[in-house]
Amino acid sequence: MVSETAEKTVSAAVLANYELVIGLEVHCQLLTATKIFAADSNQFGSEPNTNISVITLGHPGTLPKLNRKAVELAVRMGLACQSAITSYNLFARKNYFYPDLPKGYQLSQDKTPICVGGGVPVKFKDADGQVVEKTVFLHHIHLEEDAGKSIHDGDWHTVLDYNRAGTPLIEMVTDPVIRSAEEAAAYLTEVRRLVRYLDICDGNMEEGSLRCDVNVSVRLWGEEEFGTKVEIKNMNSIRNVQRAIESELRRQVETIETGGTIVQETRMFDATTGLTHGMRMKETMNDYRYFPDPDLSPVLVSDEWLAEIRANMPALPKERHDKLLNHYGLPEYDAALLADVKELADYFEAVSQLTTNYKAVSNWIMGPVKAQLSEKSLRDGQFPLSAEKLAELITLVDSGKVSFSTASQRIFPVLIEHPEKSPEQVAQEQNLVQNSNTDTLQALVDEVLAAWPDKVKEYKKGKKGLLGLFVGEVMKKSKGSADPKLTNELLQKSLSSPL
Ligand SMILES: Nc1ncnc2c1ncn2[C@@H]1O[C@H](COP(=O)(O)OP(=O)(O)OP(=O)(O)O)[C@@H](O)[C@H]1O
Ligand SMILES: [Mg+2]
Ligand SMILES: [Mg+2]
Repeated sequence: MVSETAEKTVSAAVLANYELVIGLEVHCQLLTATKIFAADSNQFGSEPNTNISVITLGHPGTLPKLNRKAVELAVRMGLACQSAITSYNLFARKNYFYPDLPKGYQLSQDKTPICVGGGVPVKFKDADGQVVEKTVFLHHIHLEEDAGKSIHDGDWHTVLDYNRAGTPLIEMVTDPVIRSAEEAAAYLTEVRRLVRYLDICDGNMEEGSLRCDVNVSVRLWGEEEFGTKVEIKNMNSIRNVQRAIESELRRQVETIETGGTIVQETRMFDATTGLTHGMRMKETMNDYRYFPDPDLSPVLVSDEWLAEIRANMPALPKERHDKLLNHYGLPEYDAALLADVKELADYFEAVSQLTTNYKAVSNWIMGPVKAQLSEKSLRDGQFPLSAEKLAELITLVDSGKVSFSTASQRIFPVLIEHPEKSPEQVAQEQNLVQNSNTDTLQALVDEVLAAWPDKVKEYKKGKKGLLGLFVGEVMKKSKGSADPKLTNELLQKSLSSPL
């Protein structure tokens, strides 16, 4: 079969004759307390089939009622993407049969998507390693409900969990403007960052709160017509989206080069083999028999409501970045790194309310704090130190009582283990307060030099590298509390007399 051997047979030169054309459909589960048309909890991870009412299960005679919050969250995304917001919204029934869809239809916006147009700015490297900045244009964003979840046991059985049914979703549909796997990855990364900043979705791809369908076609360079697309459904990691696109490029080129034709179909990506395989022929639009839902009245997004949503918009990544740069005076590198993750930027600002040494706050977060964080604890906002403790630690260093290395290597780890202690207390307990008393330190310097007469001679003859040894010895004697700068000065002075 052509598709299974494609990886091995297409040469790089042949591949280079083709251009990729990609459009992405991204589904984001919205962070509402309840479902889109019912009062059932919208909590992820509950026991199977516990968040289900008669409405979610589609019992006859039940009536849906739209959750206002879902509309608000969708509008937030539209405003962030500079889309036009639709004022007159309808919901339609998208009819199909599948066991995880108890009503037999999905409520979705067909003719009146809540957001139209707009785009997402992306930055990525092209094939030559050049950084490209462009806007990925959106066709629209619409609201819909999620289906339940079928779990296949790999044998003969399928079990169903309807908890997910009725979870509010936005589907963001791009125009077919993406031209490489890297660009697709950059787009998804930016969408994930946006939903997290806007607090509308947790962006967690492994748990399926953010999922992506990838539409891919190829055409010869310079050709205007699009090729036939295939759709790869339900991708749950950015890396796999990239792999699927690369594998699909090869398969489609191979098919065309060997005289075959691409059929419009839905395909699945197998993460183990890195290949896609056919699942079913794509239904054409008419198969869904869309019609406006007679149980739901139209939803109007009035100018007042829109103004209210706009007024309550959280800051976007770009605004946070500019604030870090201009208000806090951080270098571009720091600002970009902190603004990349909302939780980091929030933490930075919390600490910076308590100390004005902003660069030190940034250094601490990018260094010791980040090293302690795994992706998960970061998402949960579980920083190893409270903002207050980190600010106290920075103040302690600034006061000259401890050095940065003592603070980061010896106090920070103790504070993580003992959150009840203060940095000052740990410094005192461990005898880490820097000894900057000149007389005491001079006495230690004298002791050290007296103990190493041979080395002192060598130093005086020109082996200046031995200074480090003396510094180290003074440090040892002071149990690490000597001020390194002062120690250096005193040693150099004492060693400056000729032989
Ligand atoms: N020739 C093409 N090559 C690649 N992508 C394409 C091509 N034509 C359209 N697309 C992309 O395919 C996607 C189509 O998504 P859309 O939601 O409109 O339809 P659909 O896939 O039929 O719907 P659904 O999967 O939600 O039932 C868009 O992202 C669009 O940019
Ligand atoms: Mg779609
Ligand atoms: Mg689709």
